Amino acid sequence: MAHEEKKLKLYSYWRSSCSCRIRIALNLKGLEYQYIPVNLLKGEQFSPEFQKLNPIGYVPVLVDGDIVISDSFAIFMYLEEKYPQHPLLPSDLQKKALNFQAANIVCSSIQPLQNLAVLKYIEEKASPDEKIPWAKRHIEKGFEALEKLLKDHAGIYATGDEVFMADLFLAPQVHAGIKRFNVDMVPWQTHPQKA
Ligand SMILES: N[C@@H](CCC(=O)N[C@@H](CS)C(=O)NCC(=O)O)C(=O)O
Repeated sequence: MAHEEKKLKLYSYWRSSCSCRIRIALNLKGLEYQYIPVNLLKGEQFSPEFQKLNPIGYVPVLVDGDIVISDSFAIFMYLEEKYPQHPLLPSDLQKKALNFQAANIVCSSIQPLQNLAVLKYIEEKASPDEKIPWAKRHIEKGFEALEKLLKDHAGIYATGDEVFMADLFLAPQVHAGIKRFNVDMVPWQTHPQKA
């Protein structure tokens, strides 16, 4: 077991919300892993060595022995199947679909619009002043939708009283929204009101 766990390597950046989803999953599943930092601000994601692992040049990347997987959604699904301890998907089909939907709102409809590469582009092509309003606008739109989606299902956590996939995607996005983009999360209170 210990031998199997040690072969896991995670290429990650401390501030990356996508990597954070996977760090939470690995920790909840009790899996030891080697943390390999990729400094996105120094452009280490563009190095030929890293791009061999993930040609699009994004973290996270998980290496499990001979298997290399990038993209947090794919990594999450892989971990869930290979390491079933502490399941992070509910068995109830509707609740499972809700978890996929909430996770996908974060990873397809929020995070890509506030990713470093997009913000750099806006800074260069529009103006540095447009960066934060752009990110806030898309984060807020996503959370408006998440609030409506989850309000009748949330318990202590997003889809009930257990931590599931949705929470792993939501928590780092909430953190990024507040800390990096100054988003006011107060309007979206589904979880704290029920806790
Ligand atoms: N869909 C991918 C997105 C990965 C992604 O956007 N990662 C960001 C950090 S959260 C990144 O590496 N950005 C580097 C860049 O924009 O150059 C996933 O969920 O893993």
